[in-house]
Amino acid sequence: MTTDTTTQSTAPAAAPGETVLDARGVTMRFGGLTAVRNVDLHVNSGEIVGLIGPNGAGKTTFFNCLTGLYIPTEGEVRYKGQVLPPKSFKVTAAGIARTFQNIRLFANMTVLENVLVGRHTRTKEGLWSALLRGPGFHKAEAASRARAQELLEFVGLADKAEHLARNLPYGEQRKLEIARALASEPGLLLLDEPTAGMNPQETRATEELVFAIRDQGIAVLVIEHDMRFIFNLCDRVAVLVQGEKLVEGDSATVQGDERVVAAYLGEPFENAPGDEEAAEVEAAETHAGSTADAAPREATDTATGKENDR
Ligand SMILES: Nc1ncnc2c1ncn2[C@@H]1O[C@H](COP(=O)(O)OP(=O)(O)OP(=O)(O)O)[C@@H](O)[C@H]1O
Repeated sequence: MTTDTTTQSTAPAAAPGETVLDARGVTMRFGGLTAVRNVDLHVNSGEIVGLIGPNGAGKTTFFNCLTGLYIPTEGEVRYKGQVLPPKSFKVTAAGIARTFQNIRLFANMTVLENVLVGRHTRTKEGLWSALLRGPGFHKAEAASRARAQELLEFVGLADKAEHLARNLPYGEQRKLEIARALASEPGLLLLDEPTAGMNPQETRATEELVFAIRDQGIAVLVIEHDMRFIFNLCDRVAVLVQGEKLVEGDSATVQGDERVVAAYLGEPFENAPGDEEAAEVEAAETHAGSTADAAPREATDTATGKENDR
Protein backbone atom coordinates (compact mmCIF):
# COMPACT_ATOMS: atom_id res chain seq x y z
CA MET A 1 0.00 0.00 0.00
CA THR A 2 1.36 3.43 -0.86
CA THR A 3 0.84 5.62 2.11
CA ASP A 4 2.09 8.66 3.90
CA THR A 5 0.66 10.04 7.08
CA THR A 6 2.43 13.33 7.06
CA THR A 7 -0.22 15.97 7.36
CA GLN A 8 1.49 18.35 4.93
CA SER A 9 -1.04 17.64 2.23
CA THR A 10 -3.96 17.87 4.63
CA ALA A 11 -6.28 20.80 4.09
CA PRO A 12 -5.43 23.53 6.64
CA ALA A 13 -7.84 23.80 9.57
CA ALA A 14 -10.55 26.38 8.94
CA ALA A 15 -10.72 29.50 11.09
CA PRO A 16 -13.68 29.49 13.50
CA GLY A 17 -16.85 30.61 11.73
CA GLU A 18 -15.26 30.43 8.28
CA THR A 19 -17.54 29.07 5.56
CA VAL A 20 -16.32 25.60 4.76
CA LEU A 21 -19.02 24.47 2.36
CA ASP A 22 -20.97 26.84 0.15
CA ALA A 23 -23.51 25.26 -2.20
CA ARG A 24 -25.46 27.67 -4.34
CA GLY A 25 -28.45 27.05 -6.56
CA VAL A 26 -27.79 23.32 -6.76
CA THR A 27 -30.25 21.60 -9.09
CA MET A 28 -30.14 17.97 -10.17
CA ARG A 29 -32.43 16.60 -12.84
CA PHE A 30 -32.78 13.01 -13.94
CA GLY A 31 -34.63 13.26 -17.26
CA GLY A 32 -38.00 14.75 -16.38
CA LEU A 33 -37.51 14.39 -12.61
CA THR A 34 -36.01 17.27 -10.65
CA ALA A 35 -34.59 15.53 -7.56
CA VAL A 36 -32.96 18.70 -6.16
CA ARG A 37 -34.12 22.19 -7.08
CA ASN A 38 -32.13 25.36 -6.54
CA VAL A 39 -30.79 24.49 -3.09
CA ASP A 40 -28.46 26.84 -1.23
CA LEU A 41 -26.68 25.51 1.83
CA HIS A 42 -23.58 26.51 3.70
CA VAL A 43 -21.69 24.92 6.58
CA ASN A 44 -19.30 26.90 8.75
CA SER A 45 -16.30 25.53 10.55
CA GLY A 46 -17.18 24.26 14.03
CA GLU A 47 -20.76 23.52 12.97
CA ILE A 48 -22.85 20.38 12.87
CA VAL A 49 -25.61 20.90 10.31
CA GLY A 50 -28.50 18.48 9.76
CA LEU A 51 -30.26 17.75 6.49
CA ILE A 52 -33.66 16.18 6.94
CA GLY A 53 -36.71 15.51 4.83
CA PRO A 54 -39.21 12.80 3.98
CA ASN A 55 -38.16 9.77 1.91
CA GLY A 56 -37.30 10.73 -1.65
CA ALA A 57 -36.85 14.42 -0.76
CA GLY A 58 -33.48 14.57 -2.51
CA LYS A 59 -31.09 14.44 0.45
CA THR A 60 -28.74 11.76 -0.86
CA THR A 61 -28.86 13.25 -4.36
CA PHE A 62 -27.76 16.56 -2.84
CA PHE A 63 -24.88 14.79 -1.02
CA ASN A 64 -23.90 13.19 -4.32
CA CYS A 65 -23.80 16.64 -5.92
CA LEU A 66 -21.53 17.88 -3.13
CA THR A 67 -19.10 15.00 -3.41
CA GLY A 68 -18.61 14.80 -7.16
CA LEU A 69 -20.62 11.62 -7.68
CA TYR A 70 -23.13 13.69 -9.64
CA ILE A 71 -22.43 16.81 -11.62
CA PRO A 72 -25.26 19.18 -10.73
CA THR A 73 -27.42 20.20 -13.67
CA GLU A 74 -27.16 23.75 -12.34
CA GLY A 75 -25.42 25.47 -9.47
CA GLU A 76 -22.02 25.57 -7.87
CA VAL A 77 -20.35 23.96 -4.87
CA ARG A 78 -17.38 25.57 -3.17
CA TYR A 79 -15.17 24.20 -0.43
CA LYS A 80 -13.24 26.91 1.44
CA GLY A 81 -13.84 29.26 -1.44
CA GLN A 82 -12.68 26.93 -4.22
CA VAL A 83 -15.12 25.49 -6.75
CA LEU A 84 -15.02 21.72 -6.35
CA PRO A 85 -13.89 19.55 -9.24
CA PRO A 86 -16.56 17.11 -10.49
CA LYS A 87 -14.63 13.98 -9.48
CA SER A 88 -15.16 12.28 -6.15
CA PHE A 89 -11.49 11.49 -5.46
CA LYS A 90 -10.61 15.13 -6.10
CA VAL A 91 -13.36 16.26 -3.75
CA THR A 92 -11.92 13.95 -1.08
CA ALA A 93 -8.44 15.30 -1.71
CA ALA A 94 -9.81 18.85 -1.38
CA GLY A 95 -11.03 18.01 2.14
CA ILE A 96 -14.57 16.57 2.02
CA ALA A 97 -15.10 12.99 3.19
CA ARG A 98 -18.33 11.05 3.41
CA THR A 99 -20.02 7.88 4.53
CA PHE A 100 -22.81 6.14 2.66
CA GLN A 101 -26.38 5.22 3.48
CA ASN A 102 -25.54 1.61 2.57
CA ILE A 103 -22.28 0.65 4.24
CA ARG A 104 -19.46 0.37 1.71
CA LEU A 105 -16.53 -1.38 3.35
CA PHE A 106 -14.03 -3.82 1.93
CA ALA A 107 -15.61 -6.81 3.63
CA ASN A 108 -12.65 -9.19 3.22
CA MET A 109 -10.03 -6.72 4.38
CA THR A 110 -9.16 -6.13 8.01
CA VAL A 111 -10.48 -3.20 9.96
CA LEU A 112 -7.03 -1.57 9.90
CA GLU A 113 -6.64 -2.11 6.15
CA ASN A 114 -10.00 -0.44 5.53
CA VAL A 115 -8.76 2.67 7.33
CA LEU A 116 -5.45 2.56 5.44
CA VAL A 117 -7.41 2.61 2.18
CA GLY A 118 -8.99 5.85 3.36
CA ARG A 119 -5.54 7.43 3.59
CA HIS A 120 -4.71 7.12 -0.09
CA THR A 121 -5.61 10.74 -0.85
CA ARG A 122 -2.92 11.80 1.64
CA THR A 123 -0.29 9.57 0.06
CA LYS A 124 2.83 10.98 -1.48
CA GLU A 125 4.62 7.72 -2.14
CA GLY A 126 4.01 6.57 -5.71
CA LEU A 127 3.89 3.24 -7.50
CA TRP A 128 7.67 2.90 -7.92
CA SER A 129 8.28 3.66 -4.29
CA ALA A 130 5.78 0.97 -3.35
CA LEU A 131 7.34 -1.57 -5.73
CA LEU A 132 10.92 -0.84 -4.69
CA ARG A 133 9.97 -0.68 -1.02
CA GLY A 134 12.77 1.70 -0.13
CA PRO A 135 13.29 3.36 3.28
CA GLY A 136 10.96 6.23 2.37
CA PHE A 137 8.19 3.78 1.69
CA HIS A 138 8.65 1.90 4.96
CA LYS A 139 8.73 5.12 6.97
CA ALA A 140 5.56 6.37 5.31
CA GLU A 141 3.88 3.00 5.75
CA ALA A 142 4.67 2.93 9.48
CA ALA A 143 3.42 6.48 9.97
CA SER A 144 0.24 5.67 8.10
CA ARG A 145 -0.44 2.57 10.18
CA ALA A 146 0.12 4.59 13.35
CA ARG A 147 -2.41 7.20 12.22
CA ALA A 148 -4.92 4.51 11.23
CA GLN A 149 -4.54 2.88 14.64
CA GLU A 150 -5.04 6.26 16.29
CA LEU A 151 -8.30 6.71 14.36
CA LEU A 152 -9.48 3.24 15.38
CA GLU A 153 -8.87 4.22 18.99
CA PHE A 154 -10.81 7.43 18.41
CA VAL A 155 -13.90 5.56 17.19
CA GLY A 156 -13.50 2.75 19.74
CA LEU A 157 -12.34 -0.06 17.45
CA ALA A 158 -8.66 -0.32 18.40
CA ASP A 159 -9.00 -3.87 19.70
CA LYS A 160 -10.64 -5.00 16.44
CA ALA A 161 -7.86 -3.79 14.12
CA GLU A 162 -7.04 -7.25 12.81
CA HIS A 163 -10.63 -8.48 12.50
CA LEU A 164 -12.16 -8.82 9.06
CA ALA A 165 -14.56 -5.95 8.41
CA ARG A 166 -17.34 -8.36 7.50
CA ASN A 167 -17.20 -9.94 10.98
CA LEU A 168 -17.96 -6.68 12.79
CA PRO A 169 -21.45 -6.13 14.12
CA TYR A 170 -23.46 -3.62 12.14
CA GLY A 171 -22.96 -0.66 14.52
CA GLU A 172 -19.19 -1.17 14.46
CA GLN A 173 -19.16 -1.32 10.66
CA ARG A 174 -20.72 2.14 10.68
CA LYS A 175 -17.99 3.34 13.09
CA LEU A 176 -15.37 1.86 10.79
CA GLU A 177 -16.83 3.76 7.85
CA ILE A 178 -16.45 6.94 9.86
CA ALA A 179 -12.83 6.07 10.77
CA ARG A 180 -12.07 5.43 7.10
CA ALA A 181 -13.61 8.77 6.12
CA LEU A 182 -11.56 10.53 8.81
CA ALA A 183 -8.40 8.90 7.44
CA SER A 184 -8.46 11.35 4.53
CA GLU A 185 -8.06 14.14 7.13
CA PRO A 186 -11.16 16.06 6.00
CA GLY A 187 -12.25 19.54 6.96
CA LEU A 188 -15.86 18.57 6.34
CA LEU A 189 -17.46 15.19 6.99
CA LEU A 190 -20.75 14.22 5.34
CA LEU A 191 -22.65 11.46 7.12
CA ASP A 192 -25.55 9.78 5.31
CA GLU A 193 -27.86 8.17 7.88
CA PRO A 194 -25.08 7.22 10.32
CA THR A 195 -27.47 5.64 12.84
CA ALA A 196 -29.59 3.62 10.42
CA GLY A 197 -30.16 0.16 11.91
CA MET A 198 -28.57 1.07 15.26
CA ASN A 199 -30.07 0.40 18.66
CA PRO A 200 -30.62 3.37 21.02
CA GLN A 201 -27.30 2.83 22.86
CA GLU A 202 -25.35 2.75 19.60
CA THR A 203 -27.19 5.86 18.44
CA ARG A 204 -26.24 7.75 21.63
CA ALA A 205 -22.62 6.61 21.18
CA THR A 206 -22.67 7.89 17.59
CA GLU A 207 -23.98 11.22 18.84
CA GLU A 208 -20.98 11.48 21.18
CA LEU A 209 -18.65 10.48 18.36
CA VAL A 210 -20.00 13.22 16.10
CA PHE A 211 -19.51 15.81 18.86
CA ALA A 212 -15.94 14.56 19.30
CA ILE A 213 -15.32 14.86 15.55
CA ARG A 214 -16.62 18.43 15.60
CA ASP A 215 -14.35 19.14 18.59
CA GLN A 216 -11.39 18.04 16.45
CA GLY A 217 -12.16 20.97 14.12
CA ILE A 218 -14.06 19.03 11.48
CA ALA A 219 -17.39 20.48 10.35
CA VAL A 220 -20.20 17.94 9.91
CA LEU A 221 -23.20 17.76 7.60
CA VAL A 222 -25.49 14.88 8.49
CA ILE A 223 -28.56 13.28 6.91
CA GLU A 224 -30.67 11.36 9.38
CA HIS A 225 -34.26 10.24 9.88
CA ASP A 226 -33.88 9.95 13.66
CA MET A 227 -35.18 13.34 14.77
CA ARG A 228 -34.05 12.98 18.37
CA PHE A 229 -30.50 12.46 17.11
CA ILE A 230 -30.73 15.44 14.73
CA PHE A 231 -32.25 17.88 17.19
CA ASN A 232 -29.83 16.88 19.99
CA LEU A 233 -26.84 17.20 17.75
CA CYS A 234 -27.22 19.96 15.21
CA ASP A 235 -26.52 23.66 15.46
CA ARG A 236 -28.65 24.19 12.37
CA VAL A 237 -31.07 22.03 10.41
CA ALA A 238 -32.21 22.36 6.79
CA VAL A 239 -35.36 20.65 5.61
CA LEU A 240 -35.68 19.36 2.05
CA VAL A 241 -39.10 18.56 0.68
CA GLN A 242 -39.59 17.39 -2.90
CA GLY A 243 -36.11 18.59 -3.77
CA GLU A 244 -36.52 22.11 -2.41
CA LYS A 245 -35.26 23.63 0.81
CA LEU A 246 -38.36 24.40 2.82
CA VAL A 247 -36.92 25.74 6.06
CA GLU A 248 -33.54 26.23 7.69
CA GLY A 249 -32.82 27.20 11.28
CA ASP A 250 -31.98 25.98 14.73
CA SER A 251 -33.72 22.93 16.17
CA ALA A 252 -36.48 24.91 17.91
CA THR A 253 -37.28 26.88 14.77
CA VAL A 254 -37.50 23.80 12.60
CA GLN A 255 -39.52 21.76 15.10
CA GLY A 256 -41.96 24.61 15.53
CA ASP A 257 -42.48 25.28 11.83
CA GLU A 258 -45.89 24.08 10.77
CA ARG A 259 -44.78 23.64 7.16
CA VAL A 260 -42.27 21.07 8.37
CA VAL A 261 -44.91 19.26 10.41
CA ALA A 262 -47.23 19.32 7.37
CA ALA A 263 -44.47 17.97 5.14
CA TYR A 264 -44.08 15.05 7.49
CA LEU A 265 -47.81 14.36 7.86
CA GLY A 266 -48.41 10.73 7.17
CA GLU A 267 -44.73 10.18 7.82
CA PRO A 268 -44.33 11.05 11.50
CA PHE A 269 -40.94 11.98 12.92
CA GLU A 270 -39.13 8.82 13.80
CA ASN A 271 -38.09 8.93 17.47
CA ALA A 272 -39.41 12.47 17.72
CA PRO A 273 -38.47 14.12 21.00
CA GLY A 274 -41.26 13.31 23.40
CA ASP A 275 -41.96 9.81 22.07
CA GLU A 276 -39.87 8.20 24.78
CA GLU A 277 -41.44 10.34 27.47
CA ALA A 278 -44.91 9.45 26.17
CA ALA A 279 -43.97 5.76 26.29
CA GLU A 280 -42.70 6.16 29.86
CA VAL A 281 -45.94 7.87 30.95
CA GLU A 282 -47.96 5.12 29.29
CA ALA A 283 -45.86 2.45 30.99
CA ALA A 284 -46.22 4.19 34.37
CA GLU A 285 -50.01 4.42 33.91
CA THR A 286 -50.18 0.75 32.98
CA HIS A 287 -48.08 -0.10 36.02
CA ALA A 288 -50.30 2.04 38.27
CA GLY A 289 -53.35 0.25 36.85
CA SER A 290 -51.85 -3.18 37.44
CA THR A 291 -50.81 -2.19 41.00
CA ALA A 292 -54.39 -1.12 41.68
CA ASP A 293 -55.60 -4.47 40.30
CA ALA A 294 -53.09 -6.23 42.53
CA ALA A 295 -54.33 -4.52 45.71
CA PRO A 296 -56.90 -7.15 46.69
CA ARG A 297 -54.24 -9.88 46.22
CA GLU A 298 -51.83 -7.92 48.39
CA ALA A 299 -54.47 -7.80 51.09
CA THR A 300 -55.01 -11.53 50.74
CA ASP A 301 -51.27 -12.17 50.89
CA THR A 302 -50.97 -9.95 53.93
CA ALA A 303 -53.79 -11.87 55.49
CA THR A 304 -51.88 -15.11 54.92
CA GLY A 305 -48.75 -13.53 56.33
CA LYS A 306 -46.77 -13.88 53.04
CA GLU A 307 -44.63 -10.96 51.83
CA ASN A 308 -45.01 -9.76 48.25
CA ASP A 309 -41.90 -9.20 46.13
CA ARG A 310 -41.62 -5.51 45.41
N1 LIG B 1 -29.68 8.13 -10.30
C1 LIG B 1 -30.97 8.44 -10.28
N2 LIG B 1 -31.72 8.37 -11.39
C2 LIG B 1 -33.03 8.70 -11.38
N3 LIG B 1 -33.68 9.13 -10.31
C3 LIG B 1 -32.99 9.22 -9.16
C4 LIG B 1 -31.61 8.89 -9.09
N4 LIG B 1 -31.18 9.08 -7.81
C5 LIG B 1 -32.25 9.51 -7.12
N5 LIG B 1 -33.34 9.59 -7.94
C6 LIG B 1 -34.66 10.06 -7.54
O1 LIG B 1 -34.50 11.34 -6.95
C7 LIG B 1 -35.43 11.49 -5.86
C8 LIG B 1 -34.65 11.82 -4.62
O2 LIG B 1 -33.97 10.64 -4.17
P1 LIG B 1 -32.95 10.66 -2.95
O3 LIG B 1 -32.43 9.29 -2.81
O4 LIG B 1 -31.99 11.74 -3.14
O5 LIG B 1 -33.92 11.00 -1.75
P2 LIG B 1 -33.62 10.96 -0.19
O6 LIG B 1 -34.18 12.20 0.40
O7 LIG B 1 -32.18 10.69 0.04
O8 LIG B 1 -34.50 9.71 0.26
P3 LIG B 1 -34.30 8.68 1.46
O9 LIG B 1 -34.52 9.42 2.74
O10 LIG B 1 -35.38 7.67 1.21
O11 LIG B 1 -32.93 8.10 1.33
C9 LIG B 1 -36.21 10.21 -5.78
O12 LIG B 1 -37.42 10.38 -6.49
C10 LIG B 1 -35.33 9.20 -6.47
O13 LIG B 1 -36.08 8.16 -7.03
